[in-house]
Amino acid sequence: MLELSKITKIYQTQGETITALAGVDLSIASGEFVAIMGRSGSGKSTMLNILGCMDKPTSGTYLLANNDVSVMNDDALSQIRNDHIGFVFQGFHLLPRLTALENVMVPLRFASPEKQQGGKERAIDLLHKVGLGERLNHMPNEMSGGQIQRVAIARSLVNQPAVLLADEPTGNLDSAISQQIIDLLKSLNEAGQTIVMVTHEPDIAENAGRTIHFLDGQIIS
Ligand SMILES: Nc1ncnc2c1ncn2[C@@H]1O[C@H](COP(=O)(O)OP(=O)(O)OP(=O)(O)O)[C@@H](O)[C@H]1O
Repeated sequence: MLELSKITKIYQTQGETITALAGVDLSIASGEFVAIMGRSGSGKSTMLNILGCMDKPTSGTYLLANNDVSVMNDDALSQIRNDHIGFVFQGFHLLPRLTALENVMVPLRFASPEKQQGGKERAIDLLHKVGLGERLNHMPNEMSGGQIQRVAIARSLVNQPAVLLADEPTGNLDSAISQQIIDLLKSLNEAGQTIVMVTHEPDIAENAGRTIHFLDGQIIS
């Protein structure tokens, strides 16, 4: 599903050269649940940004569902991002004036026509899957933090992404709600969803099928 080969990312800032990723090889198969760990500055966010087609590597190749992303221009990249990538970020906010259902449907506006078809039905189905079937018309200020996070997860999946990328998805949540979110990610994965999650917490990473450790821009285990 994801095939990265010799990926480097070099930043030039204020006369300084920073190697954020130093020749990373990584393959992630369809249906895997992978955790990425590593101390601050080790390259995890840079990796996630490249996986999510939000940033391009300085060199190396990246195949996403057989598309060579490393050679795409910005328009092609944003289309592939909208169609193939789902994002969940820590503290990822909902639009406050839209209902849960309307929030989940927002990414459909930017999707290709094929993905737009049946979008509303998928959004309703996803809200049921995340346990919010009774709250389709609730506003964000009528929901708890855990419920908002679950709406954000439903929203990330409405375009049926090849991969769900989660950056510290349990970061701001108390432990009971963290467990609910991780249980939800596990059940989505059991239903076939490919997931890559960055986390600082070993207990959370344990839920993934495989954990990759970064150090100084390289995978060390
Ligand atoms: N836009 C940028 N310009 C310059 N340097 C950057 C930029 N983004 C990241 N870096 C540098 O690249 C390296 C890797 O950063 P990255 O954000 O990927 O680490 P991280 O593992 O996600 O850290 P954290 O856990 O603190 O979020 C760091 O040395 C960082 O300072």
